[in-house]
Amino acid sequence: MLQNKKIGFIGSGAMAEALIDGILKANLVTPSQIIVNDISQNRLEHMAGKFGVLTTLSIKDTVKAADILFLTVKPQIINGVLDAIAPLLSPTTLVVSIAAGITIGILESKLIRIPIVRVMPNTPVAVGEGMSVLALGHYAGEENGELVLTIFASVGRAIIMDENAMDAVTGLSGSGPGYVFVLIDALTDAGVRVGLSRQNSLVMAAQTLLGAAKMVLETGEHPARLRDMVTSPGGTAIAGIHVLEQKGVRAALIDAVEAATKRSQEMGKKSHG
Ligand SMILES: NC(=O)C1=CN([C@@H]2O[C@H](COP(=O)(O)OP(=O)(O)OC[C@H]3O[C@@H](n4cnc5c(N)ncnc54)[C@H](OP(=O)(O)O)[C@@H]3O)[C@@H](O)[C@H]2O)C=CC1
Ligand SMILES: O=C(O)[C@@H]1CCC=N1
Repeated sequence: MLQNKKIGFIGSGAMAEALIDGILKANLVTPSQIIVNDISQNRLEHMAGKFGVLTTLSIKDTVKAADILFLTVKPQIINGVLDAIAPLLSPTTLVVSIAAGITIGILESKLIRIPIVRVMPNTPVAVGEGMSVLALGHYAGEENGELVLTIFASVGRAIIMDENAMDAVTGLSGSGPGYVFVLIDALTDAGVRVGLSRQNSLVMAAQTLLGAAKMVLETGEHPARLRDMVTSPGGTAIAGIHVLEQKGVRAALIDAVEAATKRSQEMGKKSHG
């Protein structure tokens, strides 16, 4: 499906790196099918050294070479990038934007009649465990959707949803690895506090999150039922959970997702103005 197709990236920061890492590990394409653009020569040298991909400081060369063009720059500068690429795009180039908050409406107002897929992925695509949600633009056909779904499904789970869900998706799965890394770091500190080595504690914390997540996905059981299986009457787990409830951890997580969702909404409004 992706044979002989060139994939371009405008912006080669954290998310482009994670995505390229994942799609190369999945053997979806070869490094010579990927061309990466950035304003920083240092970043390009890093990407060429790490992955063996083609790199260029020229946005024009990237757009001209790409069959599929990923927009992986910050939302704050996307307007300038859209203005730069609009006159260079061929009508058959498929544009994939992962910019948080940037709606298909904003993208299509600058890239007239271009097939566009908006995606909200997350950084675990780097290790084949991403969660990506796609929304199709008005000029993206079914085959465009299938192609982008194939790319993101090769690096984790990928689903197509209505664009209306995108801010909430950004608040939950797009930003979610950030919350989980904080949890893992905190659990590691906790292990150290009760006398474990930092090294052991980190592995225990991360593996515990991984195992619990896998149980939810593989058993299909409600998380509350799985939690009940851990809590022996009068035992240790319920003593710990009691503290989490007292400290409002559940409400803090709900508030965090809500705050990130609102931020995504604001970023979209600012770019429109
Ligand atoms: N990080 C994440 O977990 C996720 C990010 N996203 C989205 O992905 C996009 C990229 O995020 P992220 O990778 O974290 O951001 P980064 O800042 O790490 O990457 C953006 C890169 O683009 C470069 N850049 C800036 N201006 C230009 C330009 N005019 N042309 C080409 N390159 C340019 C930046 O250089 P410099 O740093 O020198 O400015 C930087 O290297 C954002 O829109 C974000 O919303 C979506 C899902 C998850
Ligand atoms: O923080 C951000 O804006 C990006 C979008 C989702 C995750 N990181």
